[in-house]
Amino acid sequence: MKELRIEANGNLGPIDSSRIPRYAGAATFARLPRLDQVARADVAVVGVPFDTGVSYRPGARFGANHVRESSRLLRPYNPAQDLSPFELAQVADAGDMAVNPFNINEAIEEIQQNALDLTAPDADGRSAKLLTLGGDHTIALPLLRAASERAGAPVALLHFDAHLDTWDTYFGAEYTHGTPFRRAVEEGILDTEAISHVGTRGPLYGKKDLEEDQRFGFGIVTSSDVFRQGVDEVVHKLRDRIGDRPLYVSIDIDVLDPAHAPGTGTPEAGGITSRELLEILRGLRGMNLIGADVVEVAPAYDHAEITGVAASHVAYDLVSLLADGVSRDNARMEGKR
Ligand SMILES: N=C(N)NCCCC(=O)O
Ligand SMILES: [Zn+2]
Ligand SMILES: [Zn+2]
Repeated sequence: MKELRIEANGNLGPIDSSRIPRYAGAATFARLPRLDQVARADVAVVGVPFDTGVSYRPGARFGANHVRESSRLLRPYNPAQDLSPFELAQVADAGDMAVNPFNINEAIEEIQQNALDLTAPDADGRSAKLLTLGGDHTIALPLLRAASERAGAPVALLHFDAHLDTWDTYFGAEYTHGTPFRRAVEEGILDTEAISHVGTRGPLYGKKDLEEDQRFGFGIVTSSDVFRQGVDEVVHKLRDRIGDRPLYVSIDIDVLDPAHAPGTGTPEAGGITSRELLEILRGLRGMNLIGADVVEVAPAYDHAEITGVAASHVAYDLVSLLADGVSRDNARMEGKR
């Protein structure tokens, strides 16, 4: 059937839900065009159906498609950021990476290579910014490798999660969803002056977990800190610490309270609300965001798309930040001409 899409500024946007009901047709993120339907993308949304790194409930391999299905109701104008992301930039859904479910090391190589391919600079030196939908948190490591390679330097990291994910090994395995950020620090791909966890909570294996995490350079804004200090104070501190460094944002959906995101593999009580998470993200406007992921959505434990809708809105605000960055980059390039 013919697709009736919204078009603006030469950018091909979502299917027009006033002409084709939003529940019709195959799902792409926000009903956006597929990457193969556009000449090039400024922002690419890509899925990684991989959950071989989990320590508890499996199922995040189905996360990206669940978020796509739950994103049909997103509308083109974002009032909270006062911008229309799909007008500011060409945003496209790049589909899913094909990754080996039986070999974690190989999967990690594949994810890194796919992320590099999707962000390869064109003849004008412009490269797409990537928003990845997981997948379990293992995938953040190869995504960070690719992001720091493209940035040409170690990157700042804002990590939203109930968990530290800086543990060493599980059952002797180095590459799991509980270990990506320790590996990233060891590999020297993070700017350890500017790395923070947000939303951390819940029981740990021992106090040593926190001591080691601090030694790696991480700052922690706990879930309780968000509650006690409030969003504005938290945003102020994060902006202060990160400044204009190239910034990668990794969002484990279990940062939300299980009431806001039941569909995840390692839920912990006492999490932040979806409103708080969205408000913190909106507070990052104007920072040098180079890439982001939303991981750990496990639809088998979801109800009524609670988690899927939360994740799709989080992804929408991330796309808005990335598209805003594209328009600032373009304005800067115009200025140079
Ligand atoms: N990255 C996520 N979601 N969870 C890590 C949990 C590690 C553990 O089982 O202790
Ligand atoms: Zn987590
Ligand atoms: Zn995590």
